[in-house]
Amino acid sequence: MSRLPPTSASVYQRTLERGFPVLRFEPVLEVEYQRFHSRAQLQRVRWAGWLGFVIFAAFIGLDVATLPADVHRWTVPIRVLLIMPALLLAVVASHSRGWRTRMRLPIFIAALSTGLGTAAVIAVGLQRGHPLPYEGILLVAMAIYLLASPGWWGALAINLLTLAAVLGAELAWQADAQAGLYQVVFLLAANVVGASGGYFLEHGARSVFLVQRMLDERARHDGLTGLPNRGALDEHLARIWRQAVRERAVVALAMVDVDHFKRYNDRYGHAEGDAALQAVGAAVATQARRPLDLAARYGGEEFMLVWYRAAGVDPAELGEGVREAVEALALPHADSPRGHLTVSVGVAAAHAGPQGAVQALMEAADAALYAAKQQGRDRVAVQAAPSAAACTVG
Ligand SMILES: Nc1nc2c(ncn2[C@@H]2O[C@H](COP(=O)(O)OP(=O)(O)OP(=O)(O)O)[C@@H](O)[C@H]2O)c(=O)[nH]1
Repeated sequence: MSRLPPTSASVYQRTLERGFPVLRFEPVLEVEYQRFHSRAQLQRVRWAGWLGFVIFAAFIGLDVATLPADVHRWTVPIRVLLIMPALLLAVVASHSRGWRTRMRLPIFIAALSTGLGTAAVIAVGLQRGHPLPYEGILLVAMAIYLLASPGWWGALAINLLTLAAVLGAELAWQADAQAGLYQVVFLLAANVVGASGGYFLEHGARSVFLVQRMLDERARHDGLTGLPNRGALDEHLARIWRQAVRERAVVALAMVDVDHFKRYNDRYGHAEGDAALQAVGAAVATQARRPLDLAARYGGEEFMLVWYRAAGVDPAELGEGVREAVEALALPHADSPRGHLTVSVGVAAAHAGPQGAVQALMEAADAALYAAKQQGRDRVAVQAAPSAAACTVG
């Protein structure tokens, strides 16, 4: 989890403010949205797939019962061999782990087969001199825009293709020109209505995604320093601890506390104190370099660092890196014996052991910090964690 620059907006907020009239985000965000959206619409896809399946199955009975044999000889196979398998495919994909986050393709195939299949049914009726009611194709257009929705652009492309196919069939085989004209105009109007509704639906879904991610991000970061907060730290620790137990890895923790910070606030004011905490937070964050390392604001003027796989590294050296990074800021502190802002650092490291040991590691880091304060501040102290007997650190 990375640090959020405290003054600049996140990618979610920027996208929301900039707007997205063409219903596309920048590539990385688009992939994230597609995954989120695929998962979020699983129920809808299943419902739409089964609903379509049942409706088309019912139409098979209707075709056989009401249409001449030379028409239903063609319409039934179109429904059974093209449309219904594609709908089933989407339902099956929605139950598969691998496809759950990539539902766009199966939905697109199902919607395309349904749209073009229905246009083919209309074409067969026209060609055989037995025009079928056109309400069916209007229903399909609406369902593709509003219920199945393979993305707004996908729905638009499929429906325009379907419209072109229907138009071609009307031009080729429609005996009643007026009826043909009405059919095409109705289908066109259905497309305008469906595309408008679909556009606003997708715009809304994308906005909800951005707002949700933005709130989630804010809930997990500290507003002043932009660092992950205590809750995010606890989650991260629990996650990497499980991984460290599996990999028998070493985890090191550092508790970092700004020295004489009350005096700093008293002398320079709270606003300057805030700015100093931002600078210290940024300096502490430079010491979390690997993907599973984390720097967090623990609370007040306390920070915490987590290093994953710290085996073979001297914990004192890790702590010293933090202390020096803050010292290098050279923030004047007239009421500190050193004359500049300093930190005390308590470090503890251990092989990841059974659950609960992470708590012991935190307590050890806290005890080390207490020792560093007691010994005069502006220093690093190391404490052995209770489970660290077999630890090869150092
Ligand atoms: N400006 C500012 N001050 C804060 C913030 N959070 C905590 N503080 C201040 O940090 C100070 C911490 O004071 P103490 O716990 O007495 O610690 P200290 O003065 O640093 O003394 P030692 O830790 O013993 O060196 C308090 O005055 C808090 O008001 C913050 O977000 N902004």
